[in-house]
Amino acid sequence: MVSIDVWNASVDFPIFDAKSRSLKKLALGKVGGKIGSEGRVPIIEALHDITLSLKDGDRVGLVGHNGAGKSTLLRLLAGIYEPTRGASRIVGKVAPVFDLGVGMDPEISGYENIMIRGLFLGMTRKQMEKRVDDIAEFTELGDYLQMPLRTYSTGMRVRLALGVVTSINPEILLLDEGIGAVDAAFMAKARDRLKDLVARSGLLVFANHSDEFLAEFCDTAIWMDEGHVKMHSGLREVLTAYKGFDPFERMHEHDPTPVLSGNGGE
Ligand SMILES: Nc1ncnc2c1ncn2[C@@H]1O[C@H](COP(=O)(O)OP(=O)(O)OP(=O)(O)O)[C@@H](O)[C@H]1O
Repeated sequence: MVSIDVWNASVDFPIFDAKSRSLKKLALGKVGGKIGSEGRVPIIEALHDITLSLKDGDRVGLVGHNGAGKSTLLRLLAGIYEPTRGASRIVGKVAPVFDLGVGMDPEISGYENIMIRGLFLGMTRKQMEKRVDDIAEFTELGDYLQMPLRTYSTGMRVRLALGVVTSINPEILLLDEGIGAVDAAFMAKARDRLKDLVARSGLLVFANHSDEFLAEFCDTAIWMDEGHVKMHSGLREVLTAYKGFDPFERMHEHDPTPVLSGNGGE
């Protein structure tokens, strides 16, 4: 059984190359975690006193303004960051999908990159060998798969990366926004694969600014605000409180706007 528990966890980033004296103005800014400058080294408090208990079957959306702590929380849940204070326990294999380009090598072929990226996401070589034809077909990259990745356009790279990501069997799937720009027809195809991926994942946490996307994949949500969990409840309740209106009322039930790019929203 997979689960993630976090108890009173905080994550601080000490900034060794910033000047404390010039920080007063920044502290009044609207985005980002609190900047403390009491000591000699300024500290950004990205997460503050987080307590969470997530279990198998949870489908959690993560919302909040820029700098609210969503990506930092995902990294804490992935075990990439240790809490500066407090504790965390992760049971299960984590597939962190934060940046589609991570684990890709520009000098090797598309085929080789499929293998490498799959291994990075926790699959075995045997499992990837079984999937490689299906991924190749999905990407529609044809002979380009024999070419080094550096010859690909941005959209072609995204196709490859999405093909691999949506082929894995994750116990814990952590998705950050910014899945990227692909053309409309491919987007629809990727959406179906993403749906299947989420359905076979044990536990999902998904940071995204698109209500339609969140509604499609999540049933609960966490609202992050200045490094705190401001609300953790049903998706509709959280989105309504966060936005100040009920976005579900405006949503077309049968024709959700496909938004795969994470840069919209705010
Ligand atoms: N590596 C780092 N070093 C220093 N500060 C960081 C680092 N990563 C994040 N922060 C700070 O932590 C706070 C939370 O950032 P985080 O990236 O988690 O926010 P976010 O909610 O994901 O934002 P966005 O929606 O803009 O992606 C911000 O104040 C940011 O400046």
